[in-house]
Amino acid sequence: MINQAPVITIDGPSGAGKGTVSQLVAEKLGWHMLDSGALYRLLALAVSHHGMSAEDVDTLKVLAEHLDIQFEHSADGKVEIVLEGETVTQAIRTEEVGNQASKLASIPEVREGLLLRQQAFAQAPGLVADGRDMGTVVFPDAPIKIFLTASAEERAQRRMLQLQQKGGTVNLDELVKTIKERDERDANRAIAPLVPAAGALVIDSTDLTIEQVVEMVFAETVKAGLV
Ligand SMILES: Nc1ncnc2c1ncn2[C@@H]1O[C@H](COP(=O)(O)OP(=O)(O)O)[C@@H](O)[C@H]1O
Ligand SMILES: Nc1ccn([C@@H]2O[C@H](COP(=O)(O)OP(=O)(O)O)[C@@H](O)[C@H]2O)c(=O)n1
Repeated sequence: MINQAPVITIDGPSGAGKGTVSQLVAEKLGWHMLDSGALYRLLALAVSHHGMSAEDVDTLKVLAEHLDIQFEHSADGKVEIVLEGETVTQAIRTEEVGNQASKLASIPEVREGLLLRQQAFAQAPGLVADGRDMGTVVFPDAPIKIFLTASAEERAQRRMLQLQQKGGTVNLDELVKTIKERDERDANRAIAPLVPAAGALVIDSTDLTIEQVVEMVFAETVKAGLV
């Protein structure tokens, strides 16, 4: 890899706390953050906006390579995500878009199309990268690799609270079912399946607070001499 900025990879299933922990660790270190799932979600939204077929994999790859995305940092520290000129920060977070993203993510051409874009996020002073294959495929040389997980029931419960806070109504049984389906698809796909990278520290956050997980990741960073 051309870029030598240190990378912390945080992979794991949906609702394990990757996004929350990545953001807090990135803030604590003053490093950049990559929410790779957002790229798959953005692609899913673009495919639906353009009425494209998921069968046309060559066109999907071109769209993935050239997707017009901007991450705009506002003064209050929030990040707005703009797709083809339209703010879609909230629109990409629905379960529907997540499911479409998970389906597109099993297409090798889509993963290839997004690979270089993801690697370009590794800029000084460092990057915290959140996803499914950050440690296995995108940043295989990362000095710190974390696999963050939690029971499916706990993850569904967290997702339910998260969706309720946004004013949505959700059925817990339905969420457990879709989370398990998504786990199954992510873990069993032929390309870049969701598995812990070799040497990854596995953290089961079922009975841990967010702060405890952040401290565990931070301790690894100190141990590796990166801070
Ligand atoms: N250890 C934890 N304990 C309790 N809630 C958590 C924990 N980690 C994350 N959460 C909450 O769970 C929800 C899902 O977390 P998120 O970071 O979006 O997961 P992921 O990125 O892995 O899908 C968020 O509302 C977050 O605040
Ligand atoms: N590095 C990544 C990130 C996401 N994805 C896929 O994209 C979907 C959406 O990612 P996400 O991280 O936003 O999903 P949640 O964990 O928030 O449910 C996941 O279900 C994965 O199938 C992937 O395959 N590889």
